[in-house]
Amino acid sequence: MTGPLFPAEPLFPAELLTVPDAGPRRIADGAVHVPGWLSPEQQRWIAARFRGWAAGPVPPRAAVLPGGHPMSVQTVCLGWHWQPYRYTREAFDVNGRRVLDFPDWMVRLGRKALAATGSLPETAAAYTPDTALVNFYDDAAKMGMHQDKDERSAAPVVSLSIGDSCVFRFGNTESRGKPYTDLVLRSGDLFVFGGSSRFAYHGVVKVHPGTAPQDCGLEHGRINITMRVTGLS
Ligand SMILES: O=C(O)CCC(=O)C(=O)O
Ligand SMILES: [Fe+2]
Repeated sequence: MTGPLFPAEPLFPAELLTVPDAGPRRIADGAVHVPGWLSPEQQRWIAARFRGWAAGPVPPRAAVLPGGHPMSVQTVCLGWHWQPYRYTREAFDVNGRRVLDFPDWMVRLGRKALAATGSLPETAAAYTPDTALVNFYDDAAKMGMHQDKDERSAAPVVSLSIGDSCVFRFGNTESRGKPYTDLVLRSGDLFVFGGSSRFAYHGVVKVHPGTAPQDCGLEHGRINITMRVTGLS
């Protein structure tokens, strides 16, 4: 016999749980991952804002794709309401009400995010996102490979994650297929894609239930915020 019969195995592999004290990681040209960018306090604060957004005027809903299938994530929007595949001020596919204004603090956070991924200071300072799609993933939710292309602007997309870890797939601009990179997005992580990666296909392959850190403000599930510039007026 080698070793104990019932070794005390950790419930989850460490890579899903630990926030590596790493700086920005380049994933592709224009695509940068910054693990653990938001502090636990910032994560809790944003998770509390999420509960406020979910209270309305437009509640989170599973958007219905043109084929008739609802998405598995629940989405609430800020600034502009997104439905497949356009932006409007009012949520015609939910309750017809106007979505909440895009918060000033999120513009400031978006600028800090660009600065953290190595944008030129003047580029970061000029970044003015005007919409955010805030997705809630339950244990089974995922998101197929897609491009974020309903915006009339090539400004970068800033993505923030809170709660459970997920496998995020970041691909290429040509097709949903290879080449792509699979990476773990954990609570507090920042991911920015702009430049020649702005219209790259990407998706969420799976969520790892139960991996949310205790101090992130979300007991279960995953929140992802993507800030964008619509280019609409
Ligand atoms: O949840 C994520 O990390 C990505 C979300 C996304 O791609 C989107 O909302 O368009
Ligand atoms: Fe996307």
